[in-house]
Amino acid sequence: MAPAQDIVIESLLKAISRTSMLAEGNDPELDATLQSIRANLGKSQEPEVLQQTLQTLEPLVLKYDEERLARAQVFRAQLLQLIDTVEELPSTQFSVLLKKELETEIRRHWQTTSTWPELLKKVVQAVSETLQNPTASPKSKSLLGRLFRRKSGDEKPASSHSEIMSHVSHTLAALLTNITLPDVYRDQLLDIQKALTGNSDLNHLPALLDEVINLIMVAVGKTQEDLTSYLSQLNQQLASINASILTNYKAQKNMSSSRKDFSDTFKQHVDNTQTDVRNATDLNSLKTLIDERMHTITEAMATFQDKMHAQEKQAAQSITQLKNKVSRMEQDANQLRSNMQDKIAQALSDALTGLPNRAAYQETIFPLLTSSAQTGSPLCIAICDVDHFKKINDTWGHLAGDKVLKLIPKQMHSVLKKEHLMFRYGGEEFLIVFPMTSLDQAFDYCQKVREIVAKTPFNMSGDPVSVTISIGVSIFNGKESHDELFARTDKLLYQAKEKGRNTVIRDN
Ligand SMILES: Nc1nc2c(ncn2[C@@H]2O[C@H](COP(=O)(O)OP(=O)(O)OP(=O)(O)O)[C@@H](O)[C@H]2O)c(=O)[nH]1
Repeated sequence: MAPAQDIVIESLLKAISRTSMLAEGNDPELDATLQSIRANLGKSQEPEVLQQTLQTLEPLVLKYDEERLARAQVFRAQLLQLIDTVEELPSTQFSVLLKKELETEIRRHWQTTSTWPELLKKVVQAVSETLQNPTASPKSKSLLGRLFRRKSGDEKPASSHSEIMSHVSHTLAALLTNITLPDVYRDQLLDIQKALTGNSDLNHLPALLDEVINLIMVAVGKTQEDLTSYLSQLNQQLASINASILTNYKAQKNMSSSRKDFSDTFKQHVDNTQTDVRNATDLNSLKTLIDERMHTITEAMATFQDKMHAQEKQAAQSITQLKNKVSRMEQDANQLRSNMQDKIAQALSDALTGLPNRAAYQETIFPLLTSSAQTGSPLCIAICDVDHFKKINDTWGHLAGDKVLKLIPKQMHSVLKKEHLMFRYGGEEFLIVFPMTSLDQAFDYCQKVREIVAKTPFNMSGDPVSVTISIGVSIFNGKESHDELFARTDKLLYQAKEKGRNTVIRDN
């Protein structure tokens, strides 16, 4: 094989091996296959190995596609059901336009998992708004409407907002059973499902919805869509690369058989000439004979050279194509890597405040606890909760509440150091992690945080309003679990609330 082709195949194998690592960590069966593919590629550079790679990947890609479709179908059905549930409520009704718009959006996007969070947000927001603005007179359902409800069974229409809220919450909880999440999110998932199934208050919905969307983004960001399209792309690229390699092999084979044909013909001509020379009787006929033979040999050589040129040109072209394919494959893999990074970053940040969210906290705290337990370096956490936040919402509205939630962390940041990590843990709850910080120091910082928030005048419809926070702060004892540390800190926060709020309580 030509050295240029060797180099291309070697870099191709490297590219396959490197890019296949991207797909790992999503499914044990797929992981095992990818590992064995890499092991095989390391051992051999034969085109047959590439073919086997294709054959192994293909059913997995198909399986992923089927699973993704089934999940998307459940998702679509649940969203449509949510709309139906609201429609069945006697005193609420979507505007015809809004309902149509939502259904069109669902129809357009249900198969694209990356749009799920946005889709879910739209539907649930529309549901919340519709619930908050009941129609004056109870509506009567048309016969067609009753006949063609999407829901099966003979459920009674929901009779109150709390009942409908519990429908909405149950639908969200059911959605969560439909996503696959890494193990570290298990507790969070259970917490949210529990909170959802016990929720009948519309005001709790935005916070719960945020958490559901975050989890869906974690699930969607890490898996399915990108991975599936990446795998099918990889599959196609491998197939076309494989075809190029086989063409190259054929061209190589043709070249060597052409060479052999030529040398056989050449040898035959020389043999014939020798025999004829030996048998020649006079000089003139010998001259004519040699002229003829030389002519034949020159023609054969010209034909051979033309053939070789054509084959070399073809081989060079197919090597260039191969190089282009490999570099395209690398570009695709880089694109996928950066898409995945974007999605993960998106999934780890809170949309309202831009702070890292609860999922990000989970990813951060566990390694810090392990390292603190190993090195003995002090680690503190603080739970900060806005005081009487419900009253702020009730008095000035949710939008004003949102403004407060955005401004508070900005003020908090202004007195913290950059190594202190802040998260929006839930609705009006913020967490601060203090790595390599003693409890005394962490307590001092918490006091500064509390003071700066209390001093900030929050502008509510033109009036300055004071908002305060309460904080519980404690130090990791090196042995306890995260949940124990968290529960202990939460208790301190509770004591701060009990003491009259705008207070920091620390471990003894
Ligand atoms: N505006 C707004 N409100 C939110 C958000 N997340 C949660 N909430 C609201 O925050 C309020 C929290 O209320 P509670 O848990 O009763 O506590 P509180 O009123 O702050 O009272 P204390 O904590 O006891 O001082 C609820 O009314 C939630 O609806 C959000 O993202 N935006």
